[in-house]
Amino acid sequence: MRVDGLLKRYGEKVAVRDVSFEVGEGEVFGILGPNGAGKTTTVESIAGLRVGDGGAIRVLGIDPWADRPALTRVLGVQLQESRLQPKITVDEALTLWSSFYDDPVPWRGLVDRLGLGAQGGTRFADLSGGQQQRLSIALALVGRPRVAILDELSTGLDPQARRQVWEIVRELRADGVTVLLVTHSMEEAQQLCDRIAIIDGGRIRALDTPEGLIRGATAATVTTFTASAAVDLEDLRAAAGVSSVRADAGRIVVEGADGAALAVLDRLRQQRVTPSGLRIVDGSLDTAYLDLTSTTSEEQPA
Ligand SMILES: Nc1ncnc2c1ncn2[C@@H]1O[C@H](COP(=O)(O)OP(=O)(O)OP(=O)(O)O)[C@@H](O)[C@H]1O
Repeated sequence: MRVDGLLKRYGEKVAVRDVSFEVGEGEVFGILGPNGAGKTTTVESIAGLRVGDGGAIRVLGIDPWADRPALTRVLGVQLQESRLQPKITVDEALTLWSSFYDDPVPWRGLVDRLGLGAQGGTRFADLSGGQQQRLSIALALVGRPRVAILDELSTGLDPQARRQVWEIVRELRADGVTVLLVTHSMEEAQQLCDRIAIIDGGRIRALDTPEGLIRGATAATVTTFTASAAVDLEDLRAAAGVSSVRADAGRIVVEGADGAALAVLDRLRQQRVTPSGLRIVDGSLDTAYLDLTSTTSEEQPA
């Protein structure tokens, strides 16, 4: 799948500009970003549900804006807040969806795995929010898609259902299905995605593996300790690679690049302060994400 210079406007507002990326077959590609960043616009353009004002998209060689019928044969889409006809039951919806495809999956197994086995006769309107979500995932996958777009896959799911859908995504990848995953969950992104694009203000701010994003963040490591005596925090802030220093519940917390911890220990030695309960841990995707989005989220495209 290839997205080249995607541009999408809603009236005067530019929702997405100059978004380009490529996703390999069998890759799980995550799209992260704050509310209103342009994630849904991007994936709905890929699904052919919105037509861009510029750029080009190809999904397995198909142009989604020109040939949606060809695309729907290979694409499965689970959209944010999908709505079905209120009276359709779970079984009816799956039977109907299956009839659209040449080689659908035997959907009973899928429904059981998603914990909807007992809801076969329940109408869409009578399902809980999480059950509706599970059904929309089942419908996205029933056609044995080669590309799956999952927008907020696990929003509203209980922890068990969440693990179950993660397992299903891993199996899709193992079967060579390309997965585009929009999520607000850093844990989900870290667990599932081979690569992640962080979108903010309609542009891609970073694109890398989860590990690469963490390594590149200003808070790649977090060092915490209790000090034996008063610490000159300004002096620590000046140490090489340090991005922030704060006192938190009696402990000093230092965030910084890879080498920051050593530089801080050196400064402490010079200050004749002994750190106790010293912990140096890797930064998380959360810190990398906040790093990449906090300074730009106020910025509006000109
Ligand atoms: N149909 C529309 N008409 C007008 N503006 C729209 C429309 N759809 C989206 N927008 C605007 O485009 C921008 C991008 O919206 P989009 O839904 O793509 O964001 P998102 O990243 O998916 O956000 P969220 O995390 O809240 O789902 C927002 O400013 C939104 O208000």
